[in-house]
Amino acid sequence: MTAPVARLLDVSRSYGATVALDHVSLDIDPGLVLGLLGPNGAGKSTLINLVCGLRRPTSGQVELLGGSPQEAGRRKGLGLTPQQTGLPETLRVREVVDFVSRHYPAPLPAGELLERFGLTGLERRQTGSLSGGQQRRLAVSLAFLGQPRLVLLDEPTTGLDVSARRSVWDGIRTYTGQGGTILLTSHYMEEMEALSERIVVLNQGRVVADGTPEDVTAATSRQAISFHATEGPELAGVLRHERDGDRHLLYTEDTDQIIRDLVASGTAFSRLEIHRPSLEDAFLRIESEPAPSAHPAEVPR
Ligand SMILES: Nc1ncnc2c1ncn2[C@@H]1O[C@H](COP(=O)(O)OP(=O)(O)OP(=O)(O)O)[C@@H](O)[C@H]1O
Repeated sequence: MTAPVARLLDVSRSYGATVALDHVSLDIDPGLVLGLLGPNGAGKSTLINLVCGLRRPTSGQVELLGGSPQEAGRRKGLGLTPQQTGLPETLRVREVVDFVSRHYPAPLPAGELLERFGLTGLERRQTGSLSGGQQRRLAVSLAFLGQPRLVLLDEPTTGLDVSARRSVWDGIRTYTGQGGTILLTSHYMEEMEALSERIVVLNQGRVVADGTPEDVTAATSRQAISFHATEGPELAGVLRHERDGDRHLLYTEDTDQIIRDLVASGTAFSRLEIHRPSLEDAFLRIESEPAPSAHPAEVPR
């Protein structure tokens, strides 16, 4: 079995009286994008700061590439893009890339890096003259320059338009396709679903769900059907029945069975729709729930 690139073993981190992470254990396995999801203040940035060694845990243990994140040698295997972009405004794009390259023993060729992130042709532009989206893409690309084993991306595509976002996604996929690992936070659910093979949901410092995007969605949200009828039938397997005029919304574990039963009941219905929950539904549900228990329900992976 391949060793995880990073691990948290029963990690807690407090800031004064605020418990930002509460007994979190997590293995980050190589070669995939792990999406870290959770409402504001859930502890995502704290977790990232622990993995990259910027903070130490209050209790428990954090490992990066088999050792302590505080060791400079381990951090050489790490790429990082924080939430804020800061580039020297008067340097040209190529100068910035060359400058950062010199910090690594085996950097990617500049041309290849810029191509991966859709920045070809901007080499001679001063970074201060780039658009906000181009600056952000350059900052994100630099996290990949040293060919790291793990890249931490905190909200990498905030403020990017659709095509710029797709360029970043392409760069990320090229990297993971070659065996790289990414720990990603994003408030864009579409991005989380598109990129992450595994999603870990934090709420109030605790892991409340862990699995594929489909698993997390299915475990936290209900499917439903809706239809119009003057009278709604009594059907087995309905978890909740909401009615608005002649529109009925039936929540269930099994939409196929409910539809068969609805037809069999002889109800004169129209405009039947099936509602599949999205990751966004799951997120809203988790966000609205009260404080999670110390031992989260297992979500199959
Ligand atoms: N340096 C700090 N000093 C005091 N409290 C902090 C500090 N950093 C984080 N916290 C608190 O710890 C908790 C977790 O914060 P954290 O930034 O890790 O959450 P987050 O999930 O990244 O949130 P966001 O989505 O808003 O970035 C919050 O209650 C926050 O106010």
